[in-house]
This record gives sequence, structure tokens and C-alpha cells, in this order.
Amino acid sequence: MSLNLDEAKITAEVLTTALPYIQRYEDKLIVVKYGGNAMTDPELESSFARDIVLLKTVGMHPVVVHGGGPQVDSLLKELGRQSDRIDGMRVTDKSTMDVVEMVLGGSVNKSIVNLINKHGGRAIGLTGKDANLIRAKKMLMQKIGADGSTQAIDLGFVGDVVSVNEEVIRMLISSNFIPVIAPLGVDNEGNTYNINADLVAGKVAEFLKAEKLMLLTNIKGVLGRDGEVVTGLTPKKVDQLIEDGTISGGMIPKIQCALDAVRGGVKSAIIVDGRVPHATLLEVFTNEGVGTLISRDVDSALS
Ligand SMILES: Nc1ncnc2c1ncn2[C@@H]1O[C@H](COP(=O)(O)OP(=O)(O)O)[C@@H](O)[C@H]1O
Ligand SMILES: CC(=O)N[C@@H](CCC(=O)OP(=O)(O)O)C(=O)O
Repeated sequence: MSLNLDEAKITAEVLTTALPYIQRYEDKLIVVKYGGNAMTDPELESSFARDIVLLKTVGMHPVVVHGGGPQVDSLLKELGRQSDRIDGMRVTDKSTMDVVEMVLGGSVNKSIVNLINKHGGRAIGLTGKDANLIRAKKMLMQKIGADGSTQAIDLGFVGDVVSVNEEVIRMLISSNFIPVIAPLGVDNEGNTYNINADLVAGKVAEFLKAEKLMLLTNIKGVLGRDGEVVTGLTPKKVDQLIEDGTISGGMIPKIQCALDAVRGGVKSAIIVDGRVPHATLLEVFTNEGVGTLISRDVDSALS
């Protein structure tokens, strides 16, 4: 078979364009949160897995934290049950916790691990309970009523991250593994908690001082009042958009943990459209990126 020179030229150009990005991120840690809503199409799932393997192969250190909210909903439905969400958090009683653990720590985690490994990676799946990776405590949610009074809301076994055992992650990374983490945590008494996956990804990125936190979701980015993607956000603007209801539901914890992560030392956090094939690569290997960027100099970012 003879070499097609035109095709070869394009390939060479693409590879050369990638070089500065490969050099820039060499040996750097990139935390990718893979949301349940982005796991809907087998081709997209494959392109995600290949992107992760490629990042690792060229010398970066991807760490995957996954969600799986819609997958938990499906099993609950099959069981003839449902659960409420308050500001994006699933109210989790004991029996819901069992289903959450089964789905997130079981089928969802293992299918991502399997897919990455099928594409030549060395993924290893763990939940926040393994090696006490994620220490958690019960989340205390406060709601402010219309009259200004504060109301405490009990979400059951929903947790906040207290700490992340970074040693475990670093050990896996240095042995060339790709950690794939399910968003469960454990407290000192051994209680298991269901933790929003964005929160876990943000804290993992923060504890490991990651270069980048990428939150893959099912929307183009954070949409402003006019329905257009907002490319850069300030904390003040985020507060305004939450207050007037423009940012709601699952986007609330997502944007808040992106802000917390950059305040905590992560260089940049990006909310990316996981429905775009190779969204992860596009974000790392292009200047423009895709979605909404929250960088460390967030106070001077576009609003
Ligand atoms: N201002 C906004 N911009 C973008 N999405 C928003 C906004 N407000 C609410 N959302 C909702 O947040 C969802 C993303 O959160 P979520 O469903 O929890 O995603 P994931 O499962 O990927 O974590 C979007 O699909 C959208 O319905
Ligand atoms: C407390 C809480 O809400 N936990 C989430 C954990 C999974 C998750 O965050 O999944 P996505 O990223 O796909 O939404 C849940 O039970 O759905």
C-alpha cells in the first residue's frame, strides 16, 4: 500500500500542532469529571476513553472522577422507587444509599475502567472507600426562606469531602495507572456517603494541586440569561446567576466546586460539553478550548 502524501501531511501537521500542548502539560495532573449525562452514547464513551488513554500516553496524568446520577435513577425506577433532589443533591436514605453504591461503585465504575483498558490504558477503579481515599462527613444544607429565615435540610447519607488521601492517587499514577474514582466517601465510624461527583472531582483536584479540572457535562457550558454560553465567570457573576435562577439544579454544585477548586490552587477549571466527540482532547490541545472557563485570575475573567 502506497503512502497518501496529502493525508500524511495533514497527520504530521496535526501532530506538530499538538507538540506545545504536550510539552506544556507533561507530567501534569488533569482531573476529568465524567458526568452521567455524558455517558449516553457508546461512540462518545469510546472517544472519551481513547482521549484519556492518549493523555496518559503522551505523559500527562489523567485522573477520572465519574458521576452516574441518571444511571442511579434508572435502577431506582426499575425497583419501583424514586428519590428527590434538592439543589442538585439526591436525598439519600439508607436503602437509596445501597442502590447508589451498587450503581456508582459497581456497574458505572467498572464499565469506564473496562472501556479505558480496552483502548490500551491501565485504568484501576476505586471508590472513595478504598484505602479511605475520600474521608467524608454528613452534609449540612441550609436553605434561606423567602422571609429570610434559615432552615436546615436533612439530605440523609449525603456527604461533604473532608480530605482526599493523595498518597494513594500519586502511587497509582506513578505506577502508570489511570485512577477511576466513584464518588462515595466514608467517615471515621465507617458510614458510607453519597457525594456529588462534581464535588469529589473538585476536591481531588484541589488536594492534588491539579493543573486542570475538567467537568464534562451535557450542555455547551454555563448559559447566561440570554441562553448563550458564558465563556468566563467571576464569583460575583456566579452568585447573581444563581440568585436570579439562571443557574439552577445540577449546575449549582458544578459551578461552585469549580470556583472552590481554583480558589484552592487548581490552575483552571472548565465546564465542557461532553457530547462533543473528543471534548477532552479539544480542551487540552487547543488554545480556545470549549465551554466555560474559570481560571485563577477569576476576578478579572470575562463576565
Ligand atoms: N445556567 C445554566 N447553564 C447550563 N446548564 C444549566 C444552567 N442551569 C441549570 N442547568 C442544568 O444543569 C445541567 C447540568 O448538571 P447535571 O445534570 O448535574 O450534569 P452532570 O450529570 O453532567 O453532572 C444541565 O443539563 C442543565 O439542565
Ligand atoms: C449527592 C448526590 O446527588 N450524588 C450523586 C452522585 C452521582 C453524580 O453526581 O452523578 P452525575 O455527575 O452524573 O450527576 C447522585 O446520587 O446522583
